[in-house]
Amino acid sequence: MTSPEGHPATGASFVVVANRLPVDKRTLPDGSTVWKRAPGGLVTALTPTLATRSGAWVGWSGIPDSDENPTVDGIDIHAVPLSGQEIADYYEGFSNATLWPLYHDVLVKPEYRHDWWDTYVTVNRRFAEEASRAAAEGATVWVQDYQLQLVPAMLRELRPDLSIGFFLHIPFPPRELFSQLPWRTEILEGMMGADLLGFHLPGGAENFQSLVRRFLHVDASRDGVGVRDGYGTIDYEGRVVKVGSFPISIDSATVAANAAATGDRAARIRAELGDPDVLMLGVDRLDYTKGIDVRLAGLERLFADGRLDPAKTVLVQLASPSRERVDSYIDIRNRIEQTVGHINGTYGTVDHPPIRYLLKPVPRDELLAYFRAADVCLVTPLRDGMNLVAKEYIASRDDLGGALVLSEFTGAAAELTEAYLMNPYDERSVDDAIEAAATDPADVRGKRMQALHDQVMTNDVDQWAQSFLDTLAGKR
Ligand SMILES: O=P(O)(O)OC[C@H]1O[C@H](O[C@H]2O[C@H](CO)[C@@H](O)[C@H](O)[C@H]2O)[C@H](O)[C@@H](O)[C@@H]1O
Ligand SMILES: Nc1ccn([C@@H]2O[C@H](COP(=O)(O)OP(=O)(O)O)[C@@H](O)[C@H]2O)c(=O)n1
Repeated sequence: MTSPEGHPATGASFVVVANRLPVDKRTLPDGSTVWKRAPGGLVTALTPTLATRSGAWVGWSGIPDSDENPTVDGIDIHAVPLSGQEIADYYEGFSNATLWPLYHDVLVKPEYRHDWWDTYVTVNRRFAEEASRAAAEGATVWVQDYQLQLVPAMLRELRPDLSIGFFLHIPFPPRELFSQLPWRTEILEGMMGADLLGFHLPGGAENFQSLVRRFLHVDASRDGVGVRDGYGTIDYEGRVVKVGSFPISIDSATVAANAAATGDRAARIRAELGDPDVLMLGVDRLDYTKGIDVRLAGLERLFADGRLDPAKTVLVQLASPSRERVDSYIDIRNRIEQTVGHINGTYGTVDHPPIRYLLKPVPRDELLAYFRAADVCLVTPLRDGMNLVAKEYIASRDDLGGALVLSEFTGAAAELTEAYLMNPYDERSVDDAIEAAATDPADVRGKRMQALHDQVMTNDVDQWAQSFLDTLAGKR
């Protein structure tokens, strides 16, 4: 059934459009498969809004050439099928070998290929068409992230009645870098289809304003973009587009409660590791942006200089496999595995290798128990949009134990100012921060953790979603 304007009368009044669906296909021990709700913060944050507004979610299932449409309680799922070739060109290619490195300070050289771009356009159109089918007359549609930057304008063309928001989860680069992109104008035009564009930090919003002035020749306000409140405006094709900063967070209360409920597992983890004086932890997707190599190099220097004792120190590095067919991800995996072997071979003994490295997903409760067990969490990216691991570690520490080493090049560093902040490009800064976090007196570490814990418990993911949606609705 359609409205007089031809829009679905029974569609959803709130639609999320994201590269991935909020469900994963899991294989059970008997070989059967089930779809399980993914544990991500975005799903958790939006579940109440999705439930109260008969919400829909448009996304890819993560499986090539699949036309399965999983069902999830409370969410109307619209799966967007992708062929193996489209995954190679749109996801691995244009999203993760062009945009990802370009937006992350060109840490590896972005590849600019016209065939990848063509597929990016085709796939973005497919997402826009599916979103158009899912949305009721006048609905709010929230498009997520760099994989779908053309969707706002494509959707506006199909459905001018919609209220469209867009949020970028990764850094938005300065003019000097973004201008490399052969399709820079098309990407900016695509994003400008939204009514509100959200970035983690004011700096990303300001980069965007500067770029639309330069390439779309529009009038973008030079007013400061505030955090959560206060946005810039751009006059564009008879509309006013808002641009703001909305730092994402986690479901802090749930993480804190679940971490506390892991009981004595943290103590058993320490015992299994030989009760080290200092237990350090790294938790990341295996990505070259995350600076896993930075922390390994720092640890090696601290061992070599006698500043930390390898016999009394353990680093547990939990890495989850990511984008495994992209060359730069194959390279960083090889480099990390070689370095881990080198450090263990040089500074370890047969029964005490100082680094324990895992390349596989870890169950959520086990991960939280590691957070509770670790004296120091090492978050050392060369560039990161936000970094939720930093916030999860802090939320897990209502005991006010532990210390966070945090790169200044993460979005999280703007808020978590009481962390042991460091510059990952400066060896001395890396080494000093790791050493201080490991050796400062308990009262110094406790005071820092108290301030960090207060920050993360106050600013949670619900506040992130609400501040974005209120601004989109004109309530702020
Ligand atoms: O979907 P994948 O290719 O497996 O990648 C996982 C996600 O990685 C990126 O995460 C970013 O978003 C986080 C939440 O805002 C932020 O904390 C982090 O700094 C970013 O790197 C990516 O942006 C997502 O689209 C991916 O799903
Ligand atoms: N081995 C790992 C690594 C990360 N993760 C989770 O993956 C998420 C990573 O989010 P993030 O914002 O730090 O970084 P991205 O991977 O989104 O770039 C966090 O929720 C981590 O707890 C995990 O469950 N297991």
